[in-house]
Amino acid sequence: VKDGWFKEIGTLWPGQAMSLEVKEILHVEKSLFQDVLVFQSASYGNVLVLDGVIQSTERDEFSYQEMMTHVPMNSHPNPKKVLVIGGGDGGVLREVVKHEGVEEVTLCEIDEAVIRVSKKYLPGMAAGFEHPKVKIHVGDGFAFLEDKVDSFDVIITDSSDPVGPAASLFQAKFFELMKNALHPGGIICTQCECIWLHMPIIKEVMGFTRKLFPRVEYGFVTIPTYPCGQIGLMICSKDPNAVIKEPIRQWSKEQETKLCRYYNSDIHKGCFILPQFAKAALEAP
Ligand SMILES: NCCCN[C@H]1CC[C@H](N)CC1
Repeated sequence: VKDGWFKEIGTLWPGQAMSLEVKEILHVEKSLFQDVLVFQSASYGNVLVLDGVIQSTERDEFSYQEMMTHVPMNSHPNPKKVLVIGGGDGGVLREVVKHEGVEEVTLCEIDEAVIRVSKKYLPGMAAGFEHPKVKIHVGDGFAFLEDKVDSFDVIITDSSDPVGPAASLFQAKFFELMKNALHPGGIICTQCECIWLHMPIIKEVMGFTRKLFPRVEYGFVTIPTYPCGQIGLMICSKDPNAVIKEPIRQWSKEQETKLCRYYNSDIHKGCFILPQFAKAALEAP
């Protein structure tokens, strides 16, 4: 932080840096896995930063957390057992438990510091931890999945970027583990980077997921504080007849308004409509 501004300089977005004005630095820590910073920003509420990369801000986190959750959940006929890999700020958990039919959601986060810091400084997201249906496991998602077979209806990998602790979560092996851990008809949703910055990563993930799953779709959400204001979701289903591009379950209009500020059944469909350059790049074999 310099002259009262935080600048998000990163190797995955060369030559650009999102900046946020800092009102007060709330927490600085070197955890077992990464540098943890929380500051109160001038215009985006409290901000969680890991290894210099913005993870969540109070003002706009809802867009990403809602889409990462409700696009896969409303693409599954009856999700009961849900797993979240990463997601230590609690935002995805908060969204998962909005689905009445869910019986149990397990969160596997590698760094306990993220959970601890979220509870203290991001209460709006950490609210997700309090729910009776929630089970917390602190550990590496890779190791957690090694012995899980036919266990979950939906797996959401709410990860940071493929640099640092989350690098292994972008490899084919991890997607094989998620596939084995799914029940028949199961669906996964992973954070899959930005069409303006990371087409090579997206293409690579698309390449091996298409070999592993009969149905694969890439959608995106707009979120001001992520690089280029846009982040992607890779949605894969073991069901060859899965629709994905339209919700097969949806709340009533009034429920939608009550439960969500970004997601609705129209934006569920809209998120898969890609600009020409991305469509062409992802359709090319
Ligand atoms: N719940 C926190 C989500 C973290 N998602 C990522 C954070 C870093 C960004 N460059 C990409 C999304």
